[in-house]
Amino acid sequence: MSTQSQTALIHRFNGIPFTTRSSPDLLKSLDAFDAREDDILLVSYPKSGTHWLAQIIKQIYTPKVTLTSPIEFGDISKVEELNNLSSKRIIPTHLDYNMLPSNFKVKQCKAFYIIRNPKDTAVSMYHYYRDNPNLPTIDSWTVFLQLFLRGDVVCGSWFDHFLSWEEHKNDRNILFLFYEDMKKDLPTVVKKMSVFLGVNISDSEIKEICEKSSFTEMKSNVEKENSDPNHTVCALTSNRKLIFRKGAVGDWKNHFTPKQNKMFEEMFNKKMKLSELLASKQKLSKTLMDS
Ligand SMILES: Nc1ncnc2c1ncn2[C@@H]1O[C@H](COP(=O)(O)OS(=O)(=O)O)[C@@H](OP(=O)(O)O)[C@H]1O
Repeated sequence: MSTQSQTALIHRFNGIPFTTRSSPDLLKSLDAFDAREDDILLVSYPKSGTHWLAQIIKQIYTPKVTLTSPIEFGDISKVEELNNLSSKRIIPTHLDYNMLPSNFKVKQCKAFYIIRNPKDTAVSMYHYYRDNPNLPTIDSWTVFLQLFLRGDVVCGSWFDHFLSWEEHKNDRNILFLFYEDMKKDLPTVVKKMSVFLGVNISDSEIKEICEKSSFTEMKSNVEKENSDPNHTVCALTSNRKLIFRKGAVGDWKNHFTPKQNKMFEEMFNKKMKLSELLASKQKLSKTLMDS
């Protein structure tokens, strides 16, 4: 990554790298954000399946909801813009738990946290960096992986992000979802989501939601959505075409060398030792080993 491009496109807030799409003034003001009790948060580390989840949530609700761009993207006027929305708000965010505006915590807003095998997340993010002019230039996969493991990428360390949210895994208002489970059995995950949201949906509605949320369907709709001015995006670029790359489980195997895999797993095991919530750790380890 060249120092010059990194300086131009990235700034740090609380030690975490953000793109210039997140203004320091906005990030500074976030903690005072006026959350509403019926806000729904869609939380993820980048490249974990945020758009997929958003597509499903929008369909679960039949009354009007507004999917906003991430709460941390924009300038200070973003707060006002969100305050002025009269409809129910679905708010995506890549913020870690510590940076989440405290009013969401006080009001115990419902939140989904989607997690994906971090090796696949790293590969997805690498391609996103490589093809996205709004992000610093990356010289190679090897260089990117080092940055990823150091947490020197947008939104910081995958491990810190995950661990900050994992502590709250058993909170009543937070539902953890695995990308890999969605790939394996989407109808069951959609059902679980609807129960969590308190929305009744029939089996045929679930089937329709799954069809409309398939990777192929979402990828082919991307052109149409790009031209819709009311369609807000939750990505680090407004070019949605870059989002729908492969949508696969296990693509990491096409990128990691055995040495890189060993290094990654050592780091994973070391960091996860810090976590006390074993159930989630075991599930994640299984995801890592199986996919
Ligand atoms: N419907 C569906 N099914 C399966 N996979 C899907 C789907 N929609 C998006 N994706 C994949 O999710 C990856 C993008 O993650 P995010 O949406 O979190 O990206 S972002 O951080 O908001 O930019 C990105 O992963 P990769 O393909 O591995 O790069 C997308 O392809």
